[in-house]
Amino acid sequence: MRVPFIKMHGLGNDFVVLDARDRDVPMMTNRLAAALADRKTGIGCDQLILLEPSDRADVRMRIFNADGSEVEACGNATRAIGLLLGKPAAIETLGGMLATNPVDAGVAVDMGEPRFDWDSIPLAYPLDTLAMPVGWDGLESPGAVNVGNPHVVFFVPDTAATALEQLGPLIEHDPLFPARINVNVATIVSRDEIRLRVWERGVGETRACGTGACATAVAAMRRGLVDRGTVTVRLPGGPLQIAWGADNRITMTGPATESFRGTFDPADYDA
Ligand SMILES: N[C@@H](CCC[C@H](N)C(=O)O)C(=O)O
Repeated sequence: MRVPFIKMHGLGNDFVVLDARDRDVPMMTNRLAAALADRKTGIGCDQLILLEPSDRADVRMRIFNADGSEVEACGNATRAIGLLLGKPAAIETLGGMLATNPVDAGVAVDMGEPRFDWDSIPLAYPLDTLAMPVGWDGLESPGAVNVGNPHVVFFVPDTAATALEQLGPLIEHDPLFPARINVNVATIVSRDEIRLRVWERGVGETRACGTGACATAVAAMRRGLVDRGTVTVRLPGGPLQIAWGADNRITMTGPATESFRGTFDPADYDA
């Protein structure tokens, strides 16, 4: 049997989407997800997205990183699935219930409320997540935020000058972060603009990370580095608008793109 897939991306953060809402797809394992995500021997993507029926929402979205790990949230993929659904929709994820809405600029997503308690990041021990007294080779005093998934945010003078390829994996796997962590390095451009690079847990550096943009905007607002309200977060793949409202909810707005559709034979993946 050949299995249909849809290749999509949000600002260059790319996905293979399998739709199991009304057809059979192979049982997803961490090994199969990693094999499909492999850019040399599989279809290739940053995240494998599996859509399943939900009795609480329009769809249930499961998210697997390129290393095969199943995770709670993916902002860019949420916009992509919002585009696919083509109407206001509720999406059930491991990180919580999300709401998508098609708009002129692409798709707006209600990403829910950020969490700052040390044990909901999670951290291995209590620290003030506004600015944690820790550092790795010049990257110091990060904030930590959970926006469905865990993020650490460093504010640096110049994101381009940060050795993210060396420090990203080191910080991702540091024992301070028992669930590993997504690593954001951000430069404040103005009171409403931030430049951002993200080392994603289970993937590496990506062209864009929606949850990273949300976590960074909130961490910067919390520290008073930008104005509370709406900011533009510029990633290597392009900009996202992030708003943190008086109701404590985060809204992310930006584009999503369908690239192509294809099929694969599960027999080619002995995973
Ligand atoms: N690309 C995503 C985040 C995907 C999950 C992340 N790597 C994790 O492990 O939590 C986004 O756009 O948010």
